[in-house]
Amino acid sequence: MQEPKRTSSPVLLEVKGLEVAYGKAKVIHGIDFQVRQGEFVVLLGRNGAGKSTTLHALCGLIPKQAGSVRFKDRDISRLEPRAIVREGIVNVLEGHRVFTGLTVEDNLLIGTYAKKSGGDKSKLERIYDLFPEIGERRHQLASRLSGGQQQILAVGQGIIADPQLLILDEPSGGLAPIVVDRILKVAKELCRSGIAILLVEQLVREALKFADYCYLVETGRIGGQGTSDEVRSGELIQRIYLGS
Ligand SMILES: Nc1ncnc2c1ncn2[C@@H]1O[C@H](COP(=O)(O)OP(=O)(O)OP(=O)(O)O)[C@@H](O)[C@H]1O
Repeated sequence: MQEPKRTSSPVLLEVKGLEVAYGKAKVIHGIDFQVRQGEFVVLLGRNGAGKSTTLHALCGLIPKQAGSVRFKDRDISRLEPRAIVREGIVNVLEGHRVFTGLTVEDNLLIGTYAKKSGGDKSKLERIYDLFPEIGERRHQLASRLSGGQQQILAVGQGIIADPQLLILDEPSGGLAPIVVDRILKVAKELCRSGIAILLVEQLVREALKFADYCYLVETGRIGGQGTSDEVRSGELIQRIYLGS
């Protein structure tokens, strides 16, 4: 049987030679990776390896010391975070909080304001179809949702902003595995509809179950990469487990 290979879809996001420091402490030492159109990519690695820093830098939230970020063949390295969102990269970063004093529906509508179509209600039904558990509570305050449902709502806010690349930083964050499974399953569905996913996740087994391609981040460098099947059946999996 032939080994599964990485998709040959065109490259959507290309990060090259990324270097990031906090003050004098350099934590990212030249990271290169790609996400292709409609691909589900995961960055794995132990705590403190530099995964979140990489995401923050590519979203323009912290400065880069060196390196380039290209999206749809355009250099976006120097764009402001808001402009990066408008280009089509939407992030749901770790610790993202919904507005508990607003209803579920208003929280979702906030997600549309990043785009010219701000306040457009037509996209709500799609989110409610993807996540009926929040659709049923659309008129309730977000404070009445469980932690898992609030996280799902946060992901919904990302999806409703119409990304071409959706970045999810540890959507599992302390949640029950069933909620994580739910979020990653929806992420996989989004991929099938052409949206690319870039995920950071500590739950290795869950992440590899849904992702197409994996990069291992080790102390600010890419220590290995492969399709999820290659990773699962090769020596990289041991390094990932030993590291995490
Ligand atoms: N705001 C900050 N100021 C200084 N150092 C930081 C800051 N944020 C992260 N670091 C350091 O940068 C390194 C990379 O951290 P980062 O959060 O990117 O790792 P990670 O792989 O995402 O890990 P985790 O899963 O724990 O979030 C770590 O050594 C961390 O201590």
